[in-house]
Amino acid sequence: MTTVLVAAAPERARPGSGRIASSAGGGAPEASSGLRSELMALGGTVHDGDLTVEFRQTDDEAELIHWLGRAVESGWGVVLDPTGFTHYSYALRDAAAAVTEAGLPLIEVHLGNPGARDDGGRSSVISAVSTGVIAGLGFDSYRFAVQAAAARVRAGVAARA
Ligand SMILES: O=C1C[C@@](O)(C(=O)O)C[C@@H](O)[C@@H]1O
Repeated sequence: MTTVLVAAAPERARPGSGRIASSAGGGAPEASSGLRSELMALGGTVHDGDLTVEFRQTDDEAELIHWLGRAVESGWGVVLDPTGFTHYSYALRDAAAAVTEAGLPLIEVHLGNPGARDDGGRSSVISAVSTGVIAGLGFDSYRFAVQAAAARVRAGVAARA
């Protein structure tokens, strides 16, 4: 059994979310407000063959950190959508680092493209400790990230490319 935890911060942790959706050449068209909620409405646990995907969303940074700790204890791969925590949360970064240091994959995802923000794109403090980053592809960011995490859990590798 392969388990991937999709842990997401909510829309409202996302400064200027409308701006990302509408910026020319910026976020993917799908990255409109509400998509993340739709995705999380899938909610709970989805089974697909040997793969179990757990979707969880919270506006509580401490809860996100707790979930990453559970992933380490349980041997789960992680897809982390840090939204507004992306640019400053060293607490979340440390929790993410614990996942990859445990030999488990942590894929950072963004529906939009942070590099295309009107403010020039602030950097992510998570990326340096994540296995990889998928951004700007709307819902496909999640799809590809889950695939990447599951493949790495199955292969027992979390190494960066
Ligand atoms: O909150 C967000 C949303 C975001 O994570 C995205 O998915 O487009 C991109 C981040 O730069 C921003 O802070």
